[in-house]
Amino acid sequence: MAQTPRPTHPLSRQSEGLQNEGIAEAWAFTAEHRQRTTFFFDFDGVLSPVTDDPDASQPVPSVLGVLEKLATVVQRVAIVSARPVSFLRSRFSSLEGVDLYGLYGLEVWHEGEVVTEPAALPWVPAMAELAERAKTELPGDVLVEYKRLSVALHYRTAPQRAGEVERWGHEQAEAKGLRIQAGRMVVELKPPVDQDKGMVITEGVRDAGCAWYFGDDMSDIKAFDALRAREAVDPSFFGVAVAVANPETGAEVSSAADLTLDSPGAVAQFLAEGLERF
Ligand SMILES: O=P(O)(O)OC[C@H]1O[C@H](O[C@H]2O[C@H](CO)[C@@H](O)[C@H](O)[C@H]2O)[C@H](O)[C@@H](O)[C@@H]1O
Repeated sequence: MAQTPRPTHPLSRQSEGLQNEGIAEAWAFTAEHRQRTTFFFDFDGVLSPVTDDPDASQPVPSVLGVLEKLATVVQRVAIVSARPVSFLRSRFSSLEGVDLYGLYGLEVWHEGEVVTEPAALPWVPAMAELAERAKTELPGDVLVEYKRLSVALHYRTAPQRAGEVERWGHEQAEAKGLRIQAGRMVVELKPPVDQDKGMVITEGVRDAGCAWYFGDDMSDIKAFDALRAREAVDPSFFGVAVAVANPETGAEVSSAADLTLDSPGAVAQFLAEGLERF
């Protein structure tokens, strides 16, 4: 039987008809290579709509069943998030077949426990101290999210604080030797340990024939790049970068992707339609 050729990029072509053709080709390739295909998903803004309170975020209900079904037809489904694994487990505990990477891959859910990158562990006390200081030194309308190995400073409900939060974050990073990750209405401080979503994907696609990554934020561009890098060294590999539209990073993330979907609800719908092709 003839093999489906690797589709060309981007999938979003000039007209709607051509775009649908590109998407159909991508699903056909995926179905044919299902046993060597992984689907990776970011969480916030991709599986879950953005909320003012990060603790209140929930996946769109329709996505749970879709992920569960997807995990039965492809080799692997994984969520790659800046959230801790404990948070992801609280949202996806019903999904047995879905792998979880937290804190940009500093944490992995493996055989029933959270495995933490050893190089990051010595930074736990410094991050706890930083979170406490952020709460006293930054204005009360800046939300401080302590995540054990990182601290996120949110200004979604106080956008006028953006400059102040960015300045404070950069001063702390310089003084303590930390790294900064910019995101949607958030500045995040992380330990100086080499780990990001791009590295998770580079490792995750080493033996794959096909992979999809769905992301909406700046940190997801590195994951898109990892798919491109894999294609560059392996002409038989097909990587699909899907952006989820938003008013904050829209153009930058979308222009790095093959395809842009409108919302987490649209992601669930897109996957449900794709599953019909298996
Ligand atoms: O990698 P992700 O799973 O996408 O995590 C990125 C950040 O997501 C969360 O913040 C974002 O979503 C919040 C809830 O919708 C929203 O209030 C905030 O403005 C967004 O930046 C999370 O709280 C952060 O820790 C993550 O870094």
